[in-house]
Amino acid sequence: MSSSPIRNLLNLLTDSVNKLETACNASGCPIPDLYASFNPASEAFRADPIAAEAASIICAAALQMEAILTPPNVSLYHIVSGHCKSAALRVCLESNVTEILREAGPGGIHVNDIACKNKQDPRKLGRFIRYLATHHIYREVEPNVFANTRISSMMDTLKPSKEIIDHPETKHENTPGLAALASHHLDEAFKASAVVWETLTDPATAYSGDPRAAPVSRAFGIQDSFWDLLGRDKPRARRFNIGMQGVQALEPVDAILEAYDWKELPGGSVVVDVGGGVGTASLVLAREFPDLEIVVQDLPGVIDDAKKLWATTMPNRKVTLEVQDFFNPQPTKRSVSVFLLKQVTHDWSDEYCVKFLTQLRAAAQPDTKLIIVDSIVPFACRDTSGDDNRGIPGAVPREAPAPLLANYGAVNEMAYNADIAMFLFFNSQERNIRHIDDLLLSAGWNLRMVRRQKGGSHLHSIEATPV
Ligand SMILES: C[S@@+](CC[C@H](N)C(=O)[O-])C[C@H]1O[C@@H](n2cnc3c(N)ncnc32)[C@H](O)[C@@H]1O
Repeated sequence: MSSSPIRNLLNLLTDSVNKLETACNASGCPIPDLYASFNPASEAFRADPIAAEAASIICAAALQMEAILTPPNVSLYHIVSGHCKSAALRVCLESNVTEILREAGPGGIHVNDIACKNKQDPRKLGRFIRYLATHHIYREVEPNVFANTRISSMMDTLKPSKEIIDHPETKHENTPGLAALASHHLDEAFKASAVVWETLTDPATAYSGDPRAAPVSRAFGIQDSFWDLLGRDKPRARRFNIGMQGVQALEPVDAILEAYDWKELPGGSVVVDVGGGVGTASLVLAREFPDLEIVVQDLPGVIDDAKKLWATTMPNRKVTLEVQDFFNPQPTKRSVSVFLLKQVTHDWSDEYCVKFLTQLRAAAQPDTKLIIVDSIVPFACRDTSGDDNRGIPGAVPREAPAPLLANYGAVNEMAYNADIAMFLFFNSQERNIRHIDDLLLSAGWNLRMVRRQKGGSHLHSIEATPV
């Protein structure tokens, strides 16, 4: 008798559980407890690549088994009802349920008492919390008594519930930032999602790459872009910035060091950090490579902030902090070794990316390198020739073993979430490797190499040279 698909998945599960337990026993790192609050130690096991891979395979296999065995109408409605889950989570996040549950401890607290604190109707609030408990976000310890899980604890601002209930306007100040990020997505992204189809079918926006044609502009009834909206709406801008800092904090600070073989550059080589913000990545390079000549370019207000930051962080380091719109020609008479574009291309649709990549190409010498640091969205199928068999190092990502989806399925969902979010906010996107290859070529750059970040970072480095 040939083994069934679920038996194959079970074998993968068994094999990977064995590997994970062995790795955790050896490292002394515990396997996470769903009912304990998140803390960095509960994720430490993932630092071991064998344990991290085993965990990914277990999740992918369990999800695939669920897809096979759940009645298909129920599976379909897991997705159809995405808005219900987002709405439920928004209710709980904005009414500070997680902080109230943290104060109650693992034994939980009755919904009437939660509602008393956050001034909600307990008959409504309990239904939202239970819905989320059905997805392990919270836990119903006994009827109508709820506690946190390691998932809900990610929304914890770590502040006293009374303080944030009384002062919602400062809830996210001085917090890790993930609650701010989720609050921003459950508000602006959620509303923009509701008009995606209308955006795709309106002739005025259907084929546009203009940031002002993004769904968020339609949802908020504005004629300009999301950046303009944030310029007028200070509370939303503040929440957005805190959320973005939270995302940055999840990335290893020194990841930029892995993005290129910086030490191969001779002293005095010029590295231009294009759209470099305040120079977060350049600060790391400046510290590690004192002989590199660093130029950070951005728009005027950002460069003002960069000057303050560099004056306090690295007062003695020579650096050029330069106002430069990347859609304009680069200053002439500068021989650039590396143009760095970190998390810039994903902000723009192809037609805009081609414009600034072409400007950089025009300013490049034959040996100039272009380094793009961004997400690379994997295909959901196997793709052994992602580089058209040109043998480009790193072009083909590591794929999950069959019969799993090559991209490890929903356990790897964040890149796809980010891709859709980029569309909702900026009419832009995260790209797959073939798309990046084509985009580079259309602006006069040849893809040479992909450096894939280790340790679960979603940011990879793409090296290109002039055609
Ligand atoms: C997502 S941030 C990335 C910042 C930085 N590279 C990093 O990784 O921290 C994108 C940056 O592009 C800058 N930017 C947007 N439009 C620009 C333009 N036309 N010229 C130069 N910089 C621009 C923004 O001000 C912002 O700092």
